[in-house]
Amino acid sequence: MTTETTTTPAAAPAAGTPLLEARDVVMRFGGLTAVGGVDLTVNTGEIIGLIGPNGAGKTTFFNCLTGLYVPTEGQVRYQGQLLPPTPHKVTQAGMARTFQNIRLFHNMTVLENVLVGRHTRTKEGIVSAILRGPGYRREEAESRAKALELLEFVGLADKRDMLARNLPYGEQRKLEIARAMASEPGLLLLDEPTAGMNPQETRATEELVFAIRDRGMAVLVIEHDMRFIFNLCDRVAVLVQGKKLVEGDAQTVQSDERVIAAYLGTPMDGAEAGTESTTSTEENQ
Ligand SMILES: Nc1ncnc2c1ncn2[C@@H]1O[C@H](COP(=O)(O)OP(=O)(O)OP(=O)(O)O)[C@@H](O)[C@H]1O
Repeated sequence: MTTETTTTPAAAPAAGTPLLEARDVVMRFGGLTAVGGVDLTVNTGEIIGLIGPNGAGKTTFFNCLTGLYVPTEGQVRYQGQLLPPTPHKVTQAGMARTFQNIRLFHNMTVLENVLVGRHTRTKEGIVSAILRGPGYRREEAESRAKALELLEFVGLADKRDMLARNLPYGEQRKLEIARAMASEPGLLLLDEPTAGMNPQETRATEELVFAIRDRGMAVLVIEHDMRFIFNLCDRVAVLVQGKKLVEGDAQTVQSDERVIAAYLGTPMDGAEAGTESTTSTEENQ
């Protein structure tokens, strides 16, 4: 029995067509303009970076894209449709995200965490679940197979029965990515995926993001690790004080005088730029 409706993901659009279109997005908190009229397009097959100093408005912009905040002004479209107003509906529409501060269910197993990520893709309702009808059991088996495949993909299959809280930090970040991928998004938004990782884990995450793109998902990523961003991204947008300062390929952004002055310092003079902490615990994440 089906007791709730789910949004069927739209057929995958052709490569290079607009997936996410944010136009003139403004987010004000009282007198503070955290995001001041930002445009951004992400096309299918792209990996796009969003960088900028602490407090530039990156996470707030992400929150506007993913239904956590309703922008004060502006429009966000996904595959041409206006963004639904809640995170759950945004996920159903085809965008999934991870958080700067890891948000796992710490007392659930690794596998259960990924299964939770499947809920926007399952149709069987609560009555079917209680009765454990054939539709429910079939869907449960499919979800389990999908979750296991994703754990294999991110390299956590052998830890499927561990409690999430017992995973090392870097693996918790991978698990968050697997959980977000479980909703089969067309666009994955990653908020500081390498925060707290050692250089080896960071390089592995770079490979993981390329592999995610190869599976047909576009990626929008916030990160302070410039080496990671410039190795990975097709285009990079730089936010400073809520405004987009520059957008372009790695070469363009790295050599832009304004970006160097506002954020980078000497180009590529270290792994991280313009940040005091990559593991900030601000309330809005
Ligand atoms: N819920 C909120 N209420 C009031 N002010 C907020 C809220 N969320 C964010 N801000 C403010 O908006 C500005 C942008 O913050 P935001 O966290 O989006 O920046 P960021 O670029 O993601 O920074 P970081 O790199 O440190 O994560 C900051 O001045 C912040 O204090």
